[in-house]
This record gives sequence, structure tokens and C-alpha cells, in this order.
Amino acid sequence: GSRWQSNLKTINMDPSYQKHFAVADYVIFAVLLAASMGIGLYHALSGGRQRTTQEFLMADRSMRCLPVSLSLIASFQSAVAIIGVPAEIYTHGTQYWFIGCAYILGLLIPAHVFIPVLYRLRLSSTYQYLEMRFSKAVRICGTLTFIFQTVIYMGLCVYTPAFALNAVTGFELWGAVLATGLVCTLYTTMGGLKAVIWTDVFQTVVMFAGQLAVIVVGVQQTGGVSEVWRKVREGNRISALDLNPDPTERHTFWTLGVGGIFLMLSLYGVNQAQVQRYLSARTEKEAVRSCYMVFPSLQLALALSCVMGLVMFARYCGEDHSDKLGTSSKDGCLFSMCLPGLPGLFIACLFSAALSTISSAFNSLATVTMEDLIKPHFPTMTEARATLLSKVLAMSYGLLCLAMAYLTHLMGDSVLQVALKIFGMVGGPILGLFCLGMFFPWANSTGALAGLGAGLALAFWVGIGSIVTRSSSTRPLPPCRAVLLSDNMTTAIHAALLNVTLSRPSGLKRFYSLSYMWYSAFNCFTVILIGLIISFLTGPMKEEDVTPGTVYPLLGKLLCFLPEHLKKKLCCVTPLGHTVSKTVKFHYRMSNTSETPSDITIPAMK
Ligand SMILES: O=C(O)CCCC[C@@H]1SC[C@@H]2NC(=O)N[C@@H]21
Ligand code: NA
Repeated sequence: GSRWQSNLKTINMDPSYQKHFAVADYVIFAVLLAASMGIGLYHALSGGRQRTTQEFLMADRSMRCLPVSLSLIASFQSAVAIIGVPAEIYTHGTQYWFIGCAYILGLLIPAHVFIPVLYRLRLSSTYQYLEMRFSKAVRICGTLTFIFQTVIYMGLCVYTPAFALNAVTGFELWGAVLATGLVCTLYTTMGGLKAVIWTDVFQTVVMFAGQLAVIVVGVQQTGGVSEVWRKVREGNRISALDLNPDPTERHTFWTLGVGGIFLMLSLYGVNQAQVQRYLSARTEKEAVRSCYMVFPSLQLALALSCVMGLVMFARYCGEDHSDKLGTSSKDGCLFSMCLPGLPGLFIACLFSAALSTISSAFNSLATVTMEDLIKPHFPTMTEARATLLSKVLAMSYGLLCLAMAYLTHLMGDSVLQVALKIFGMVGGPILGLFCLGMFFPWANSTGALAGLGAGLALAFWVGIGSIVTRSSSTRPLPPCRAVLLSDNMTTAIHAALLNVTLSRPSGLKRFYSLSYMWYSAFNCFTVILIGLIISFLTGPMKEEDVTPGTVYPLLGKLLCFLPEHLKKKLCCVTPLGHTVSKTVKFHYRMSNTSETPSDITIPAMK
């Protein structure tokens, strides 16, 4: 909001930043855009020249695990994380780093549960699963929910880098937004998923290089690693393991390490952008391997962002920024601190992060719109026309996202918090829908629809409630001891203020102050609970009615220690008991069409 702008303006009144943006920086920015365009053009003119939707949307299902894994990182590492995570560390300390613990199960479960089920069904859109398991209506609702989430998130990702850049350096705002949006729309429209994946690879490398450079320069300017460490310790930015079980406590080991698992499952397990990458891998093994390879890169990205926050703290805590570190301006303020000495490289890092996320979002939006909303109604559409329409969709989503970009600056404070809230409020219910389908064979489509509706309603009630009552923001740590030491009175007052725990919120207020890191888990369980209750009330599905291959034998896996005969009796609900022969040939009736059953081969869960 305006406070953000005003604070940022004050930070950089001195014209040095304008000077900072010498020609070199514009050149680096232009080179980045040109390189991305080049890769897009290459894929538009090579291979099958993007003539079929299989190539345009699924990269001919020919990708190897390395580019897929780097592209998986890029999808959800945008300028939001590049600015938002260091700002989080600068203001609140390193508690957020514990989200790294969520990456273990957050990637193992997608690799061994979601990928096997979704890959073997050879889908293009992850929401086709919902039609095979439930009904067409559930698929449409899932697709629309995903589109809603992605359009808002994309707006945030376009606006964040452009706005921070403009506010700090006077760089033309809408020029940057338009340049980013147009270049991204063009190479995504021309080169399809292949171009998006290979530009993601290039942009992820630039992103890591940029973050590393900022850290190195920052350490040098602060006077070495030991100096940084001393200042960071002094400002008590190294957070201890916080095992506080209170769910309204914003960041603790539980909200980040456990709540974060559900956030990761909603992104790396069922989100269209990621599933599309798994499905573009040449074999299921390559897809699983790419998921494993995400783990070290994601930890590296998290470490770089957190260290950058610590270095910035050490670098600037001596100077009095306390007045500018108001809750909402900290992102922009921090960003301005990264600039001295290497603005061009940091800008390239920022826009690489943004471009790689936006292009993934465009492409996944075009894919689901094509596969879920258009193709089913025009089954006779020719490949050429379908591919052309996909390109028109990518373009129109690009323009829509520029419009959304304007809305996002109306959102609350820290951009990281806004992004994580969106994922929790909308991604959580979608995760619940897939879990309901995969782990509970009794669930039927009425239950699924009711569950999704209830989950979204509750999610928005909590989410909007927390914004309206501003109960989710927690008090930042003191800017740093160096500033406070100057005046003992300030120290005393500040310490007193910080120690006073806000009056314990009660009832509804407490409900609104649920940590946003629990939104994914909370909404996921709501969908499953309501979905099961309604399914049982309206007549649970029978085993033979469930489309084989759409249920994960959770019971069978959990009870894997039981002897066969006992397991057979106990988990009779799993249609794909692993004892079934290697490839199961059977007829199954598509839930929504009267056409004659078609043969499909689904290898049984091993
Ligand atoms: O950077 C963004 O655009 C989104 C913010 C981070 C999203 C989540 S946080 C956990 C996981 N790790 C990442 O690097 N991204 C996702
Ligand atoms: Na990105």
C-alpha cells in the first residue's frame, strides 16, 4: 500500500541508486530477457515445431530428470521468495529455516504416492484424475479452483519484482511489468513446455548465481564472516528450535516442519504445474528421480535466501533503519540493501526467479483450460486448431496476469506471507480432494464436491478473518541491539513491549489467529472429513465401481507387515492389491460417457 511506497522512497532519497542503475544494469536485464526469448524461439523452430498439443503441452513426454528437477524448483521459487525470505529472516530470525524439515516428507510422499498414481494414468491435466475417480463435475471444480489460485499467485509474482525495483531505483514500473509479461508470454506461447522447462533451467542457474553474489558482496562489505556471525548473534537472529505447540504461534517447528509438509504436498504432489513436469518425464523412474533431485536444490535455495537475510541484517543493523522496518516495507527495504555493488546481477536474479514461475503458471493454465474445459466439449477438434487455441490461451492468460499484477499491491504486508496464505487457502482444499480420492475408496463425487465446498468456505473464512482482524501479524524482533544500546530507556521500553504477550485472543479471534502455515493441513483435513461424512450419508462407493489405478493402497502399504491372507481380508477395499498380476487388463466404464468400455493396461501397484 501507500505506506510501502512512502517508506521505500525515503530509503533511497540519495540519487546514488539512480546512478547505480548505469547502462550495465539495463544491459544485464535486456540480456536476460533476450536469452529467454532465444530459448523459446529455438524450441518453436526445432523438434516437432510445436505442432501438436502432446509436444506443446507435454514436451512429447521426453524429458530427462535433470531439466525436469530444475524446472520443478523454478516453478515455486519466484521473486517472492528471493525478497520475502531474506526479509523474514531479517525481521524475525531464522525460525523460518525449519521449513526445510518439511521438504523431506514433502517430496518423499509425492515421489512414492502421487507420481505413481498420476503417471500411470498418463494424464495431461492432473484434474483428469478427478473425473476418473469421481465425476466430471468434480474435475471442473478442481480445474476452476486451480485457475483461481494460479491467476492470483501469478499476479503477485509479476508485480513483486517490478514494484520493488521501481520503488527502490526509479526503474520504470509498468515498463518492467510489461517487458517481463510480454517476453514471458511470447516464449511460452512459441516454445511450449519444452521452452518453459529449458528457460527454467537457465533462470534457476542465474537465480542461484545472483543470490550467491549478493551474499559474497554483503559479507565483504560487513567485514568478513566472523563479523557477520558476531552481529547476527548480537541481534539474536539465530532462532532456537521453537517447540511451542500453540497453533496460533506464527512460526514454530510444528507450523513450519509439519504444517509445511501439507504446503509442500499441495505444491509438489498435486499442483498442475509440477504434475505436468512429472508427466513430461520419459519414464516414471525419471519422474521419481527428478522429484528426489529437487530436495538438495530446494535446501540450497532456502539456505541462500536465509543466509542473505542474515548477511543483510549484519550489514545494516548498525544503521538506524528501525523507522523504515515497518511490517510492510521490510521486503522492499531489504531489497534496496541488496543493490549496492551489483544491482544488475541481483535484478537478473530477481527477474529470472519471476520469469520461471510466471511461465510455468501460464503454461499450466493453458494446459488445464485446454484439457479440462475445452477439449471435452470439442472432441472432434483438429490438432492444429487445438494447438493454436492453446497458444491463444497462453497469450490471454499473460494479459490477465498483468491485470492481476495491479491488484496484488493491495494485498497485505510481506509478499511471502501473502503467497503462503494463497497456497494454504486454495491449494490446501485441492490437496484434500486428491487425498480423499486416492486414500478413501468409499468417497463418492457428492462427498467430494461437498468437501471441496466446505474446505474452501472455511479456508476463506479463516484467511479473510485473519486479514481483517490483523491477528496474524506478530511483533518483529528489535531491529538490533546496536541501535538499542544507544539509549537505555529505549532498551527498557522495547524489552518491556516485546515481553508483554498480547492479550490472549479468545474464541473466534483465536480461530482467526491460526498460523497461516497450518492452513494447508487444516483445509485438507476439512475436505477429507466432510467428504467422507457426505459420502457415507449418500451411499459410499463400492470397490468394483472405483476406476482401477485411481486408488493408492494406503491400508495395504501401512499394514505391509501383515501376512497376505490377513491383509486380503482387512484391506479388501484396495482394488489394486499388489498381488494382482503385473499388468491388469480390464474394461472400465468412464463415469461420464456411455461409450463402450475401452481396454487399458494399468500396471498394479507393486
Ligand atoms: O517464491 C514463491 O513464489 C512462493 C514462496 C515459496 C513457496 C513455497 S515455500 C516452501 C516451498 N519451497 C520453495 O522454495 N517454494 C515453496
Ligand atoms: Na521461479
